[in-house]
Amino acid sequence: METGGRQTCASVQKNRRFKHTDHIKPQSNITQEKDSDIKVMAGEILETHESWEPSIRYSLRIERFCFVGHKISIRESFDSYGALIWPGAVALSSYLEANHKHVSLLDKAVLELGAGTGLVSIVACLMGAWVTATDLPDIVENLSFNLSHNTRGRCSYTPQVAQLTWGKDLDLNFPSTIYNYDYILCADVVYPHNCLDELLLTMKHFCKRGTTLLWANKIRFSSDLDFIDRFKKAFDTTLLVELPDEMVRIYQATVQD
Ligand SMILES: C[S@@+](CC[C@H](N)C(=O)[O-])C[C@H]1O[C@@H](n2cnc3c(N)ncnc32)[C@H](O)[C@@H]1O
Repeated sequence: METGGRQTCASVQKNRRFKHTDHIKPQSNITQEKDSDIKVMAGEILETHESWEPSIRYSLRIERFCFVGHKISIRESFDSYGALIWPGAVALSSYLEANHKHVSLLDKAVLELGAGTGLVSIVACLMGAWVTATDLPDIVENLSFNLSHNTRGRCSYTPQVAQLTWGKDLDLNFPSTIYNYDYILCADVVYPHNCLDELLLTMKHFCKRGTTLLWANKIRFSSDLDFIDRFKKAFDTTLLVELPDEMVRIYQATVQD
Protein backbone atom coordinates (compact mmCIF):
# COMPACT_ATOMS: atom_id res chain seq x y z
CA MET A 1 0.00 0.00 0.00
CA GLU A 2 1.24 3.44 -0.82
CA THR A 3 2.43 5.29 2.21
CA GLY A 4 4.46 8.21 3.37
CA GLY A 5 3.36 11.65 2.36
CA ARG A 6 1.63 13.99 0.01
CA GLN A 7 0.07 12.19 -2.88
CA THR A 8 0.31 15.14 -5.21
CA CYS A 9 4.11 14.92 -5.00
CA ALA A 10 4.40 11.24 -4.30
CA SER A 11 7.74 10.81 -5.99
CA VAL A 12 9.28 13.19 -3.51
CA GLN A 13 7.39 12.18 -0.41
CA LYS A 14 6.58 8.54 -0.89
CA ASN A 15 9.91 7.02 -0.08
CA ARG A 16 11.19 9.60 2.32
CA ARG A 17 12.44 8.08 5.51
CA PHE A 18 13.89 10.18 8.27
CA LYS A 19 16.67 8.91 10.43
CA HIS A 20 18.08 10.24 13.64
CA THR A 21 21.17 12.34 13.15
CA ASP A 22 23.53 14.36 15.22
CA HIS A 23 24.66 16.38 12.25
CA ILE A 24 23.71 19.96 11.85
CA LYS A 25 24.70 22.10 8.93
CA PRO A 26 25.34 25.81 9.18
CA GLN A 27 22.34 27.83 8.10
CA SER A 28 24.30 30.73 6.63
CA ASN A 29 23.09 29.89 3.14
CA ILE A 30 19.39 30.23 3.83
CA THR A 31 17.98 32.14 0.91
CA GLN A 32 14.68 33.23 -0.45
CA GLU A 33 12.72 30.37 -1.88
CA LYS A 34 9.41 29.62 -3.41
CA ASP A 35 7.80 26.68 -1.67
CA SER A 36 5.49 25.18 -4.22
CA ASP A 37 4.35 22.49 -1.78
CA ILE A 38 2.44 24.92 0.36
CA LYS A 39 1.98 27.69 -2.17
CA VAL A 40 3.44 30.23 0.18
CA MET A 41 6.09 32.66 -0.93
CA ALA A 42 8.47 32.97 1.97
CA GLY A 43 10.60 36.05 2.32
CA GLU A 44 14.35 35.99 2.57
CA ILE A 45 16.21 35.86 5.85
CA LEU A 46 15.77 39.25 7.41
CA GLU A 47 17.44 40.98 10.29
CA THR A 48 14.03 42.27 11.20
CA HIS A 49 10.82 40.64 10.07
CA GLU A 50 8.45 43.56 10.10
CA SER A 51 7.99 43.46 6.37
CA TRP A 52 7.39 39.74 6.10
CA GLU A 53 4.03 38.55 4.91
CA PRO A 54 3.32 35.22 3.26
CA SER A 55 1.84 35.61 -0.18
CA ILE A 56 -0.96 33.09 -0.52
CA ARG A 57 -1.74 32.62 -4.17
CA TYR A 58 -4.02 29.72 -4.71
CA SER A 59 -7.61 28.71 -4.36
CA LEU A 60 -9.22 26.61 -1.64
CA ARG A 61 -8.45 22.97 -2.19
CA ILE A 62 -8.11 19.53 -0.72
CA GLU A 63 -4.61 18.15 -0.13
CA ARG A 64 -4.26 14.37 -0.18
CA PHE A 65 -1.69 12.32 1.70
CA CYS A 66 -1.07 8.75 2.61
CA PHE A 67 0.39 7.99 6.03
CA VAL A 68 0.47 4.80 8.10
CA GLY A 69 -1.52 3.02 5.43
CA HIS A 70 -4.41 5.47 5.42
CA LYS A 71 -5.51 7.99 2.83
CA ILE A 72 -5.85 11.41 4.40
CA SER A 73 -7.59 14.36 2.81
CA ILE A 74 -7.06 17.78 4.33
CA ARG A 75 -9.38 20.66 3.64
CA GLU A 76 -7.40 23.87 3.58
CA SER A 77 -9.04 27.25 3.98
CA PHE A 78 -8.35 30.94 3.42
CA ASP A 79 -6.73 33.87 5.09
CA SER A 80 -4.83 32.43 7.98
CA TYR A 81 -1.54 30.80 8.84
CA GLY A 82 -3.57 27.88 10.21
CA ALA A 83 -5.39 27.41 6.92
CA LEU A 84 -2.53 25.76 5.07
CA ILE A 85 -0.43 22.67 5.51
CA TRP A 86 3.11 23.78 6.28
CA PRO A 87 6.29 21.85 5.53
CA GLY A 88 6.94 21.15 9.21
CA ALA A 89 3.67 19.20 9.41
CA VAL A 90 4.60 17.00 6.46
CA ALA A 91 8.10 16.46 7.86
CA LEU A 92 6.85 15.59 11.35
CA SER A 93 4.17 13.25 9.99
CA SER A 94 6.79 11.48 7.89
CA TYR A 95 9.12 11.28 10.87
CA LEU A 96 6.45 9.77 13.12
CA GLU A 97 5.55 7.20 10.51
CA ALA A 98 9.15 6.24 9.77
CA ASN A 99 10.18 6.08 13.43
CA HIS A 100 7.10 4.43 14.91
CA LYS A 101 9.26 1.93 16.80
CA HIS A 102 11.34 4.65 18.41
CA VAL A 103 8.40 7.00 18.95
CA SER A 104 5.54 4.68 19.79
CA LEU A 105 2.34 6.70 20.03
CA LEU A 106 0.13 3.71 20.77
CA ASP A 107 -2.13 4.56 23.73
CA LYS A 108 -0.10 7.70 24.45
CA ALA A 109 -1.58 11.06 25.39
CA VAL A 110 -0.58 13.57 22.73
CA LEU A 111 -1.14 17.32 22.55
CA GLU A 112 -0.53 19.34 19.41
CA LEU A 113 0.08 23.09 19.63
CA GLY A 114 -0.84 25.24 16.63
CA ALA A 115 -2.31 22.24 14.83
CA GLY A 116 -3.61 24.27 11.86
CA THR A 117 -5.32 21.96 9.40
CA GLY A 118 -4.57 18.95 11.61
CA LEU A 119 -2.32 16.67 9.53
CA VAL A 120 0.08 15.81 12.39
CA SER A 121 -2.75 15.17 14.85
CA ILE A 122 -4.49 12.93 12.33
CA VAL A 123 -1.33 10.88 11.79
CA ALA A 124 -0.79 10.59 15.57
CA CYS A 125 -4.39 9.49 16.00
CA LEU A 126 -4.06 6.89 13.24
CA MET A 127 -0.96 5.61 15.08
CA GLY A 128 -3.08 4.87 18.13
CA ALA A 129 -2.62 8.00 20.24
CA TRP A 130 -5.21 9.80 22.30
CA VAL A 131 -4.86 13.20 20.68
CA THR A 132 -5.87 16.71 21.62
CA ALA A 133 -5.31 19.15 18.75
CA THR A 134 -5.24 22.81 19.72
CA ASP A 135 -5.18 26.13 17.94
CA LEU A 136 -6.66 29.63 17.97
CA PRO A 137 -10.47 29.96 18.12
CA ASP A 138 -10.77 30.87 14.41
CA ILE A 139 -8.94 27.72 13.36
CA VAL A 140 -10.70 25.02 15.32
CA GLU A 141 -13.73 24.62 13.07
CA ASN A 142 -11.75 23.51 10.02
CA LEU A 143 -9.37 21.59 12.31
CA SER A 144 -12.31 19.68 13.82
CA PHE A 145 -13.69 18.93 10.37
CA ASN A 146 -10.39 17.49 9.15
CA LEU A 147 -9.81 15.43 12.29
CA SER A 148 -13.28 14.01 12.30
CA HIS A 149 -13.33 13.33 8.56
CA ASN A 150 -10.03 11.43 8.63
CA THR A 151 -10.27 9.48 11.88
CA ARG A 152 -13.90 8.45 12.23
CA GLY A 153 -14.10 4.65 12.40
CA ARG A 154 -10.35 4.30 11.96
CA CYS A 155 -8.95 5.07 15.41
CA SER A 156 -9.16 3.67 18.94
CA TYR A 157 -9.56 7.14 20.42
CA THR A 158 -11.71 9.96 19.15
CA PRO A 159 -9.46 13.00 18.77
CA GLN A 160 -10.26 16.06 20.82
CA VAL A 161 -10.03 19.64 19.58
CA ALA A 162 -9.53 22.55 21.95
CA GLN A 163 -8.97 26.27 21.69
CA LEU A 164 -5.58 27.15 23.07
CA THR A 165 -3.99 30.56 22.65
CA TRP A 166 -0.33 30.31 23.62
CA GLY A 167 0.35 31.67 27.08
CA LYS A 168 -3.30 32.40 27.81
CA ASP A 169 -5.12 30.91 30.82
CA LEU A 170 -2.95 27.79 30.81
CA ASP A 171 -3.23 27.17 34.55
CA LEU A 172 -6.96 27.77 34.33
CA ASN A 173 -7.78 25.68 31.26
CA PHE A 174 -4.94 23.15 31.32
CA PRO A 175 -3.78 22.79 34.94
CA SER A 176 -0.71 20.55 35.21
CA THR A 177 -2.36 18.58 38.00
CA ILE A 178 -4.89 17.24 35.50
CA TYR A 179 -3.41 17.60 32.04
CA ASN A 180 -0.32 15.47 31.50
CA TYR A 181 0.84 14.42 28.07
CA ASP A 182 3.36 11.86 26.88
CA TYR A 183 4.08 13.84 23.74
CA ILE A 184 3.74 17.47 22.70
CA LEU A 185 3.85 17.94 18.94
CA CYS A 186 4.52 21.25 17.20
CA ALA A 187 4.95 21.90 13.48
CA ASP A 188 5.96 25.25 11.99
CA VAL A 189 4.82 27.20 15.01
CA VAL A 190 7.88 29.46 14.79
CA TYR A 191 7.79 32.18 12.15
CA PRO A 192 7.66 35.95 12.48
CA HIS A 193 4.89 36.57 14.98
CA ASN A 194 4.78 38.41 18.26
CA CYS A 195 3.84 35.42 20.44
CA LEU A 196 7.18 33.62 20.58
CA ASP A 197 7.56 34.28 24.33
CA GLU A 198 4.07 32.89 24.88
CA LEU A 199 4.86 29.90 22.68
CA LEU A 200 7.96 29.02 24.72
CA LEU A 201 5.97 29.51 27.92
CA THR A 202 3.32 27.13 26.60
CA MET A 203 5.90 24.53 25.61
CA LYS A 204 7.35 24.73 29.14
CA HIS A 205 3.88 24.48 30.69
CA PHE A 206 3.17 21.18 28.95
CA CYS A 207 6.65 19.65 28.71
CA LYS A 208 7.05 18.19 32.18
CA ARG A 209 9.08 15.26 33.48
CA GLY A 210 8.10 12.23 31.39
CA THR A 211 6.95 14.32 28.42
CA THR A 212 8.71 14.40 25.06
CA LEU A 213 8.24 17.43 22.86
CA LEU A 214 8.79 17.04 19.11
CA TRP A 215 9.08 20.27 17.17
CA ALA A 216 9.48 20.44 13.39
CA ASN A 217 10.07 23.78 11.73
CA LYS A 218 11.22 25.24 8.49
CA ILE A 219 14.07 27.60 9.38
CA ARG A 220 13.62 30.78 7.39
CA PHE A 221 14.69 33.75 9.45
CA SER A 222 17.30 34.89 11.90
CA SER A 223 14.47 35.17 14.44
CA ASP A 224 13.86 31.43 14.00
CA LEU A 225 17.49 30.79 14.91
CA ASP A 226 17.12 33.07 17.95
CA PHE A 227 14.15 30.99 19.07
CA ILE A 228 16.17 27.81 18.65
CA ASP A 229 18.80 29.25 21.03
CA ARG A 230 16.14 29.98 23.62
CA PHE A 231 14.54 26.57 23.08
CA LYS A 232 17.90 24.88 23.69
CA LYS A 233 18.37 26.83 26.90
CA ALA A 234 14.89 25.89 28.14
CA PHE A 235 15.06 22.13 27.46
CA ASP A 236 17.41 19.21 26.97
CA THR A 237 17.31 19.07 23.19
CA THR A 238 18.40 16.74 20.41
CA LEU A 239 18.36 17.53 16.73
CA LEU A 240 16.63 14.46 15.30
CA VAL A 241 16.42 15.40 11.65
CA GLU A 242 17.74 18.05 9.32
CA LEU A 243 16.42 18.28 5.77
CA PRO A 244 18.68 20.76 3.99
CA ASP A 245 16.58 20.95 0.83
CA GLU A 246 13.42 21.77 2.72
CA MET A 247 15.34 23.75 5.39
CA VAL A 248 13.34 21.82 7.97
CA ARG A 249 14.68 20.63 11.30
CA ILE A 250 13.02 18.37 13.84
CA TYR A 251 14.04 18.72 17.47
CA GLN A 252 13.24 16.55 20.44
CA ALA A 253 13.06 18.24 23.84
CA THR A 254 12.66 16.99 27.37
CA VAL A 255 12.71 18.79 30.66
CA GLN A 256 16.22 19.62 31.90
CA ASP A 257 17.68 17.42 34.63
C1 LIG B 1 2.41 28.22 10.30
S1 LIG B 1 0.95 27.57 10.95
C2 LIG B 1 1.34 25.85 11.13
C3 LIG B 1 0.11 25.01 11.14
C4 LIG B 1 0.36 23.50 11.23
N1 LIG B 1 1.04 23.15 12.46
C5 LIG B 1 1.17 23.02 10.05
O1 LIG B 1 2.40 22.83 10.20
O2 LIG B 1 0.59 22.83 8.98
C6 LIG B 1 1.04 28.14 12.65
C7 LIG B 1 -0.11 27.72 13.50
O3 LIG B 1 0.03 28.30 14.80
C8 LIG B 1 -1.20 28.87 15.18
N2 LIG B 1 -0.96 30.01 16.07
C9 LIG B 1 -0.37 31.19 15.75
N3 LIG B 1 -0.34 32.00 16.81
C10 LIG B 1 -0.92 31.33 17.82
C11 LIG B 1 -1.18 31.64 19.18
N4 LIG B 1 -0.85 32.83 19.70
N5 LIG B 1 -1.78 30.70 19.95
C12 LIG B 1 -2.12 29.50 19.42
N6 LIG B 1 -1.90 29.14 18.14
C13 LIG B 1 -1.31 30.04 17.35
C14 LIG B 1 -1.84 29.32 13.87
O4 LIG B 1 -3.23 29.50 13.98
C15 LIG B 1 -1.43 28.21 12.96
O5 LIG B 1 -2.35 27.14 12.96
